[in-house]
Amino acid sequence: MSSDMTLYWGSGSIPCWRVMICLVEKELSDYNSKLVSFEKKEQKSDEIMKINPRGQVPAFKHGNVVVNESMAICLYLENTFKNQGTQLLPDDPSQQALVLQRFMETQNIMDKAKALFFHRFRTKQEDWDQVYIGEKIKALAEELPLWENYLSQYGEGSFITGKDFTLADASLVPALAYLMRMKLPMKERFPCLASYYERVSDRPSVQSGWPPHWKDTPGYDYLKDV
Ligand SMILES: N[C@@H](CCC(=O)N[C@@H](CS)C(=O)NCC(=O)O)C(=O)O
Repeated sequence: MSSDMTLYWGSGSIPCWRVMICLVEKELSDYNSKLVSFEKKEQKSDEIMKINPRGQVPAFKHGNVVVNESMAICLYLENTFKNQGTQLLPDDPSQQALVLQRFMETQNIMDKAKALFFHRFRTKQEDWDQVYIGEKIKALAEELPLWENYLSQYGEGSFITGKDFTLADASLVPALAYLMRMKLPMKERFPCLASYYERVSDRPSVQSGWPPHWKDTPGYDYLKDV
């Protein structure tokens, strides 16, 4: 039962999206969904500050249980509803270690992409620091081949840790969507990632969390040279 769950989320937030994917995968789709406006700074409202004193989303409540860090929420959902919906964390210790490793490792993609995005987005174009931008593009250009290589070990139709969709995929797909929104030439540069992305992004859980404002806005060409 998920009617006693509330998720505060923001459009375009990758941490929120990974939680939304897990909620749907765990058959908990009828949670109370509260979309907050970053423009209006609603994440700093009393209602959210009471739950998450950082004034950030995701902010998540299940009955009296509060968990806010997105990866902690995903793990909480999997542990609490282990036998419901998609099993997102395998029982086998070595496979579990791999899933946890890849799940946490997706943060590397986001840290590098966000550094670039926020510098360009928040700075006037005439003040862009081209050295900094060059370093961040290089960092991403070095990060993504690792993921291309992880995927290339498995056959067509696989997920990031093998034959099953797991926590690692719930975190990787939104990160790739973020790169695509910044016009990464994924198909040309990373063919395994591109075919994975095309397939997995059609999954209903992924579609359910697609940032509403992305559907009618074009994105940014910040990664076209990676
Ligand atoms: N480590 C946190 C990051 C949360 C986070 O950075 N949330 C952003 C949206 S992606 C936010 O609420 N930003 C608004 C703010 O900081 O005021 C998680 O994974 O849940």
